[in-house]
Amino acid sequence: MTSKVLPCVLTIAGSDSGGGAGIQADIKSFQERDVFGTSVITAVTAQNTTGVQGVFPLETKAIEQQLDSIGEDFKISALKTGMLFDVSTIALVVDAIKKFSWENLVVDPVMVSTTGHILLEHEAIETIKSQLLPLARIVTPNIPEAEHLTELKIDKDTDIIRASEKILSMGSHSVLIKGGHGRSEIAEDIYMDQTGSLIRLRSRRLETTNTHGTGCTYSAVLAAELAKGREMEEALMTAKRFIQAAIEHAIPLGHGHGPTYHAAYRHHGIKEDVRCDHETVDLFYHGNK
Ligand SMILES: Nc1ncnc2c1ncn2[C@@H]1O[C@H](COP(=O)(O)OP(=O)(O)O)[C@@H](O)[C@H]1O
Ligand SMILES: Cc1ncc(COP(=O)(O)O)c(N)n1
Repeated sequence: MTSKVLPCVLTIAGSDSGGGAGIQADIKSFQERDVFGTSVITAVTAQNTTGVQGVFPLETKAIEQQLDSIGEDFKISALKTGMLFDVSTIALVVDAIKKFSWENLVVDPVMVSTTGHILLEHEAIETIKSQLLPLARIVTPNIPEAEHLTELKIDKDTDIIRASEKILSMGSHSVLIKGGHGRSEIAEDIYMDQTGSLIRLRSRRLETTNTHGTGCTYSAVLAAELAKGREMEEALMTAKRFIQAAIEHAIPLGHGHGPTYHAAYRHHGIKEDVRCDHETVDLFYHGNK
């Protein structure tokens, strides 16, 4: 029997009892992408497809010990953060990332659930900006999250570019602003990095309400691909294809916003491929250029 060495990936996020988002979505996605998933749970949510019925943050000691248990034993090749809930949790996570020299950090700045429940206390937004983003290889806000991070109103394409530049100025190596919340026929995600390289990832917008956990799933696949040593562009394309298939083949479960189907890409692939267009932007701020 040959033994296979899988890269280890860590998710630091909240538990979703409904299984569509949070830790549960991340572990399913890691498994689908053939990496070994580990987890640090920051909070337990009582949640289903209709909403979040309760949020129970874990005590500091419980989070700190989970971080140490992972850091002292595993070689983590990439990690992602999701629901961090408050300032003290972010501080613990930042300390652990530095202490264990974890690289390939994907920050999904989860703030509010699709169903409108607060998953990050307001004052913690500043801590994410000042403490966590400087450590990130990529940060993946949706449009409302990008607005909170930048305090800019995002309506048009040029607003997305401005917001991306502002987020890059906070120290993240790159940013992907996701277009799931738009209304156009194309679901377009825009990637930008410190060199001014811009990539538009485009897929057909699918008519559905089963989008619970899309952002969690997307960032988990990104982390998995980076753990395997894939270049950023390839990792982004895989994540976009994976989420397109997962939404397209979502299984209607529950009475509200249903979850996506994490095994869909493996079983079905995707019908139409994702488009990927490149541009270069002259960054108006002079970050790490
Ligand atoms: N209806 C949809 N059709 C196709 N792609 C979608 C749809 N909704 C979301 N996506 C894609 O899912 C990913 C997650 O985006 P988004 O829903 O904006 O994140 P979040 O879950 O953080 O709000 C992005 O790649 C986005 O383009
Ligand atoms: C524990 C947890 N983490 C993240 C989300 C965001 O997912 P969504 O935006 O699809 O509600 C969530 N609802 N619950």
